[in-house]
Amino acid sequence: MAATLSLSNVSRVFGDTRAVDQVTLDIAPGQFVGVIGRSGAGKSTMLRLINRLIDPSEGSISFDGSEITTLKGKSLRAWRRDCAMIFQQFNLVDRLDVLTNVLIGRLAEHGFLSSMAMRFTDAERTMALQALDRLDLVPQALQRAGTLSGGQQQRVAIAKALVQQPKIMLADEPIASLDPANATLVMDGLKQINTEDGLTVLVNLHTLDTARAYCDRIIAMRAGRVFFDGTAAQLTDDVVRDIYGTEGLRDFNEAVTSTQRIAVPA
Ligand SMILES: Nc1ncnc2c1ncn2[C@@H]1O[C@H](COP(=O)(O)OP(=O)(O)OP(=O)(O)O)[C@@H](O)[C@H]1O
Repeated sequence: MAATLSLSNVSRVFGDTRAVDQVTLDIAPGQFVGVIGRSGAGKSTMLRLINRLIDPSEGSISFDGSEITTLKGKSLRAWRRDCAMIFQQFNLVDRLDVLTNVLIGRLAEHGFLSSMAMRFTDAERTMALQALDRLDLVPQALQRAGTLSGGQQQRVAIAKALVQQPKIMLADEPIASLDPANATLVMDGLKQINTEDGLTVLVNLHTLDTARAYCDRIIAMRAGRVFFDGTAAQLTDDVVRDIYGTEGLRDFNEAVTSTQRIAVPA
């Protein structure tokens, strides 16, 4: 199917650890997919394999029918542009203003010299302002990124990812360092882009309530494997107990408590 992301028997081994173990998945265009699981379950490794920050030990990853795992040079750079990644720690340049940070998302389109000079066209500036507008950040456009709140910085990171004009958006624990109110704004931003642009979103989450509230599909990983793959309604308490284990359930309950506050109006 067009623009489907497919993983087939993908594994990644680090020493004795099978961080991702024989994962097979098809992600249809436009899905909003949450990946949950205990710490160390393999969630980050799976996202990093998809955008080729790391290479698989075995298996195949394809997008729109093209193999991703063998891409090199220019075609690998093109894939990284098509497959934007949001990180927990925002990855912005604190001393640069918000607009410039967003424009950095365009650099993959530039040659070496224009990248070094950070020269951008008027059309790119307009595109960056439109992306900031979608995330309600135009008033902050000329402010230094380092002076913004964590939630605002993460929304700048989403705007920066948007100007890459990606085909798929990966987010690795994008709300893990945010308070509940900011976490809601960031998740709302991702959901809006998913709904309006039909962009596929794959997001690692620590908090089950967030996954239930936002995701069409929830994938739970355990010890590198896909342990559950279904809708929020199919994710019963028994499955949750199996995903997190008795010990993990304690951390998980704390996470639920903190996200429950998201739903409470201020
Ligand atoms: N670069 C690496 N070198 C060695 N081991 C690694 C490396 N990256 C991940 N691992 C191991 O692989 C396993 C899966 O890690 P991963 O970070 O993918 O889990 P996770 O589910 O994202 O956890 P968390 O929620 O804590 O981020 C862990 O046992 C981890 O220690």
